[in-house]
Amino acid sequence: MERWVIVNPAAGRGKVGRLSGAILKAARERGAKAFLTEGPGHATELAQKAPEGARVVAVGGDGTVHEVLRGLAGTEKTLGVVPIGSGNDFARMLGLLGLPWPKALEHALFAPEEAVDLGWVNGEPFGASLGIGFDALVAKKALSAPPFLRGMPRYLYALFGVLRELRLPEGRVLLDGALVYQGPLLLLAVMNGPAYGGGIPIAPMADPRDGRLSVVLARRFSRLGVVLILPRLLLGRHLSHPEVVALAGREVAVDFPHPVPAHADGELLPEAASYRAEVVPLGLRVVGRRASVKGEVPALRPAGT
Ligand SMILES: Nc1ncnc2c1ncn2[C@@H]1O[C@H](COP(=O)(O)OP(=O)(O)OP(=O)(O)O)[C@@H](O)[C@H]1O
Repeated sequence: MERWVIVNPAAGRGKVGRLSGAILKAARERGAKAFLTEGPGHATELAQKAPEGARVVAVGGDGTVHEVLRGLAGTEKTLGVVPIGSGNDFARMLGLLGLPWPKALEHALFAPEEAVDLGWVNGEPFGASLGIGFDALVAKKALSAPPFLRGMPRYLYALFGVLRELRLPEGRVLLDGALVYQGPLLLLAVMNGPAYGGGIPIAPMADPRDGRLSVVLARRFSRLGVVLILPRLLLGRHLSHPEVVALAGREVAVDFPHPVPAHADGELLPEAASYRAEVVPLGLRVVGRRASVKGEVPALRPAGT
């Protein structure tokens, strides 16, 4: 089996860049082909070039994982992850957080594979999350924040910028073909894993192996209502709010009167007025923590095996 390691030096606010020499070396010593990405989109091209049946390891955050996923979804290739990004929700979903990178690399290269559900939206795959509406608007706004703002201040700048101009679009939501909501819609989260945005537990009940997408609707919210629910959201206690509805199904469709931003695994999608999402049960081969003995990382293997 061929093993490819794709390293995004821009991930983790420069951390991956600082480690990249050591990561490429370690990967090559273990018989893998290792590559540094040269810019956005490159990881997808590389993953597409990996031969059928290969194991392709993404080194970075959710953006890197998403780009690699775009290159291998729907094939017989297996996705591994070494999570060193600022958002690692896909790795969190697979139980992969907390390993130092050499162990995470060892695991991604040699641990047994397993399968998780794979999401698709408007022809684009997603591994952990799809967010439509408010959270994507905040992500979009953050792109235009002044460059000196980083991390949390950048996020708060974007959050309050979006809140100031908040106008809820009318959404029409269908789940497995049945109309489940029509009215003002703050956001729609369509989740394979429990968290997005770097650990925000928007769908604590989501299970990436149940063959279904977990759907959270935040319906009619005022500006103050948004501010008040944020602490509850961070604790995963928002589902009891009367304007929050949790559902699950295999196909989700939402229509708006005008284009509304959306993100897949934190990466902004082409803006659309209609989104159609579906799940392929156990449609993605991954290297998670389930198939290996709990808490154990397989021993080092000699290069070339
Ligand atoms: N060589 C490169 N130079 C600059 N950007 C790159 C390069 N290779 C990939 N990228 C881009 O880096 C972005 C961030 O990657 P990723 O999300 O994995 O890291 P992160 O630390 O979690 O970042 P962020 O918090 O910005 O999402 C991706 O959207 C990807 O397109």
